Amino acid sequence: MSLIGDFGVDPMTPEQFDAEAALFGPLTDSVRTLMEATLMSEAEADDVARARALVDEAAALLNTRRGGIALGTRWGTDGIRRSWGNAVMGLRNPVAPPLEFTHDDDGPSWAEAELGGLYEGPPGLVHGGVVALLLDQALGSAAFYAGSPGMTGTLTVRYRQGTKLGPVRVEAALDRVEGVKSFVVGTVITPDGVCAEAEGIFILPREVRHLAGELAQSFHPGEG
Ligand SMILES: CCCCCCCC(=O)SCCNC(=O)CCNC(=O)[C@H](O)C(C)(C)COP(=O)(O)OP(=O)(O)OC[C@H]1O[C@@H](n2cnc3c(N)ncnc32)[C@H](O)[C@@H]1OP(=O)(O)O
Repeated sequence: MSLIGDFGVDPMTPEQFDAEAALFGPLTDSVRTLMEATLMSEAEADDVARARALVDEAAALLNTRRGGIALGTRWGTDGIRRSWGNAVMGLRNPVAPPLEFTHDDDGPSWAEAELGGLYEGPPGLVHGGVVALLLDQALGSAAFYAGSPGMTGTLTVRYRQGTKLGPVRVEAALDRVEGVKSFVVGTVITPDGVCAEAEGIFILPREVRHLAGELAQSFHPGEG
């Protein structure tokens, strides 16, 4: 698996990205609302059946023209890459909460999100795998922002207390770099305090190590 992906695809201009974001961003938000409604609806059976037919019609409409199985990484003529399919922050991925990271110049980054019932594990709590998912992205992003991009080699999560559904903050920062390995730490915090802590080792795969500098410059905050 390549960290870069999609070589051979023509880079898109910022204007093309803006147009796509304007078209599909609101659709993604609407689908997210639909997913929440699907989970929580107590509508009458007839209304549920009608909603299903409408959803099927919408899916058929969108599928009249479509790509393969995933969006992949899209490069811009500005040298910035966008991963709009990313499961945590992707602009076109309704599964993403989404998390939008802000970061300091030297890497520490943070994001806040409201996690509703779509992310439930134990009753009223965020699924542990989702907590790990958010931390994986946060730590990986912090490594990128710090100029040491890599893939997750190892992620260790300590769950200190249940993470209640609701407002969640994720923070991460680069601890140190040893050769090609970036050691990153992070936390998930709610109004109850720190719920989970993580340590991760992020490694730039050997086949793209020669592109380290280019990759470190290519990350677009908030877009994966
Ligand atoms: C912007 C995006 C942010 C990212 C957030 C999301 C992150 C993700 O989801 S990434 C997807 C999940 N991760 C993966 O799929 C990774 C799969 N694994 C791999 O691709 C490879 O095994 C990879 C890249 C981790 C290492 O392979 P490779 O580049 O061949 O490493 P290699 O040259 O053998 O080893 C380099 C060093 O790393 C160490 N190392 C290798 N694998 C691991 C590991 N899994 N954990 C810890 N250390 C490791 C080696 O011991 C070696 O250490 P040293 O330099 O001290 O001798």
